[in-house]
Amino acid sequence: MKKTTAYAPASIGNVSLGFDILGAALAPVDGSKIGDEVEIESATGPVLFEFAVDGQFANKLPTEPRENIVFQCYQRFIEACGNSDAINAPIKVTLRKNLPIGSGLGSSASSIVAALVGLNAYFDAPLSDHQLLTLMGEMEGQISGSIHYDNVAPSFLGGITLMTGLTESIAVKLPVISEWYWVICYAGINVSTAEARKILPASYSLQDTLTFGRQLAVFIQALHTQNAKMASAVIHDVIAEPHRKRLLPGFDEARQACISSGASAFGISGSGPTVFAICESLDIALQVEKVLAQQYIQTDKGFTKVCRVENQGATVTG
Ligand SMILES: Nc1ncnc2c1ncn2[C@@H]1O[C@H](COP(=O)(O)OP(=O)(O)O)[C@@H](O)[C@H]1O
Ligand SMILES: N[C@@H](CCOP(=O)(O)O)C(=O)O
Repeated sequence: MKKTTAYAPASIGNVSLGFDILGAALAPVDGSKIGDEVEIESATGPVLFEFAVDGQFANKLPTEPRENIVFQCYQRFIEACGNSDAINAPIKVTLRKNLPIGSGLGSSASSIVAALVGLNAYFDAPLSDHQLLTLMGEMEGQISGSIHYDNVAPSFLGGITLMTGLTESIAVKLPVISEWYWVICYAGINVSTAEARKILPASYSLQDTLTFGRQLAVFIQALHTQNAKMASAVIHDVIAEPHRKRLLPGFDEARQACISSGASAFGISGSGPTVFAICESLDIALQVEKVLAQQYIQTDKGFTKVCRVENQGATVTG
């Protein structure tokens, strides 16, 4: 029996200073995985697509399989392959939903990336990486209301990625500051990305626009010159955080506590409620993790993790 399994890591959209333009893939330092998995195996038919879900957050998914983004990925994958005979074989697809939904950890992106990487590997790579990434952005846009690549690109390619806005080269990988630990804390409540996008203003002041451009340029220069202090000094969100933080109980207090505990930067992961703190040593990261667990988690679904940037991105694991 033919079988393929794909894994796609969670990601931090925006990295605070780069709304829709920067994203970072995550790998917990304890060696565990943080991301969804999709398993594809041959089936006997007569239907072409059988679907099952399991994993910790499976019960939070839409009950109608057609509403699951993985099913929609399959439909678009087949279309993109020109409905060729080579992919008209019955399959059973199982989504292992390990990421909470509406968490700010790129949960839908992780399902999308794992599904498309898995399907492409199972059917012997009919689509190029560029075609896959284009499709991933389209699927993410279907869920959140507008196409943004800052979760799908890092989850697919790994590393810290910069979205170029160019059709031919959608995303590029940036250098990573290797000493940084990224502490994440999911509060255990849900924030819909689509709703969190709707509350943002349609236009911004000249001052905010200049700050946004300057910080992004300085951050990228600092990554290329491995200047950790300069990079963390410009991690401030002038686009989304001022409007979104009211959706996040205890956000300002959590930031204050993390900075007092030695974190170099703090911000919202994606559209929240997850927050992230950048720390320059493991000792600081463990202290910050403790503070976040005590102060920011709201329900028994919440969790913290100390991570590094996942450099590899999505992988075919079996
Ligand atoms: N496989 C899937 N993973 C996550 N969300 C899914 C999936 N399939 C469908 N959905 C729906 O997509 C929406 C995802 O919400 P969103 O706030 O964008 O989550 P996230 O920010 O965690 O990606 C929810 O309405 C959810 O029910
Ligand atoms: N750039 C997007 C990122 C959304 O990330 P998610 O993990 O909350 O889906 C935004 O900020 O809207």
